[in-house]
Amino acid sequence: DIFDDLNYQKYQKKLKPKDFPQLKNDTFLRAARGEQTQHVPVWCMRQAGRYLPEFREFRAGKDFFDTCRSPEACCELTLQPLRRFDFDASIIFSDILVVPQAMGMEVQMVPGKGPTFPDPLKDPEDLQRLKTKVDVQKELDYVFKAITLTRHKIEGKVPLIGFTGAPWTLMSYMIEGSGSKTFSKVKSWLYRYPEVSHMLLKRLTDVIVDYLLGQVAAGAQALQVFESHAGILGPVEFKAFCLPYLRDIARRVKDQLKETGQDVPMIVFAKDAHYGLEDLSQSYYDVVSLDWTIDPRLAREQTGGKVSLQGNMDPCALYAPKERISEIVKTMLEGFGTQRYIANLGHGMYPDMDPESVAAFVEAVHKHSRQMNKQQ
Ligand SMILES: Cc1c2[nH]c(c1CCC(=O)O)Cc1[nH]c(c(CCC(=O)O)c1C)Cc1[nH]c(c(CCC(=O)O)c1C)Cc1[nH]c(c(C)c1CCC(=O)O)C2
Repeated sequence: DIFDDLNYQKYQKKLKPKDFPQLKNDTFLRAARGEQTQHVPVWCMRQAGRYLPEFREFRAGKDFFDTCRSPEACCELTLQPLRRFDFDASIIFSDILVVPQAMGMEVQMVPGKGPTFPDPLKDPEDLQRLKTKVDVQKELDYVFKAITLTRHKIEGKVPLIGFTGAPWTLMSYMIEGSGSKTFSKVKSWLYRYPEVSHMLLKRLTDVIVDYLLGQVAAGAQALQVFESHAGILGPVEFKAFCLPYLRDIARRVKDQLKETGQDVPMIVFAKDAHYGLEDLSQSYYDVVSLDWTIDPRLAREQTGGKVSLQGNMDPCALYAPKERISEIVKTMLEGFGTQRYIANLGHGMYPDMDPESVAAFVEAVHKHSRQMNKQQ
């Protein structure tokens, strides 16, 4: 249906971040802000992905980052899971690696291998290869257009989440050049060149702040910061190289938004950073998102009611039969409670998962949380 409006004037209108349709389901935003909800809102990280046959069909034969650069394609891929499932939020289809691209690095998505930098940063001198001044508005304009178009086309069904990779996670890709088992290349920078590492993290932070503010201006109604590689650091390095930048991002984005009277909930997902939960709950974020290795009750204790929590079902629980998924969800809800809570997986979906299981997960969250709220 999206191609109906490729009628030029209508299309131009939908690229303007104003006159957005009225939001009909604010459950996700309410839970993020710590307000009462009738049911627990739910969405899935990587809800737009290869586990959906319509996603595979749409993506077939197209380059991944070409897809990311097409606002129409991003819009379509963001909407696909909403047509199937009763999710309470959507997340814009894009990738965290568009930020290193905007800073001047080349990134390819190699099928079967994942993201690959042909020319990663090897020595401190390589920082000179990065643009000194990044015009985020220009370089990432295609993401902003995708957000605006999608916000119109969601028709207020659910809120639209924008996102970014966090500085440490992006730095690790820029130096490793791809995923890694040991992350020894990027970790060696922290121990050999701590000052240069901080310079790079600071430059990434500056770009990320502009990027997130641009996403809000374009129509994003919440923001998630993915620190997917937090867990490869120990607590000391986490406190030195992750936490200050995560805090700086939230504080600067929130301060800027406040000046124009806006308040957009911010979520931080620092995967496997157990030791960081208490600090993260005092870092200007509204929501701390958890991976599946953390006990819900322990997470509540460590974050002490200062934030809402999001997560954290083991994605592999989606391989269980439906009845079992329902039980696992019930136990998870009992652990977190039904307020100040957004149900999600502890990380993204995998391509071989069954869409029916996602439907069972979403239904179970809604059903059990409504029942539990009635009993209270
Ligand atoms: C580390 C990371 C990346 N990208 C992202 C992260 C942080 C989240 C996490 O920890 O998983 C973030 C991301 N990437 C994608 C989204 C879209 C929104 C959503 O969650 O639905 C989001 C939020 C689309 C995507 N990004 C990617 C896909 C799959 C590839 C495809 O569609 O062809 C999707 C749907 C590719 C990608 N991009 C990246 C990886 C590791 C991969 C997988 C490569 C592979 O499996 O071959 C980098």
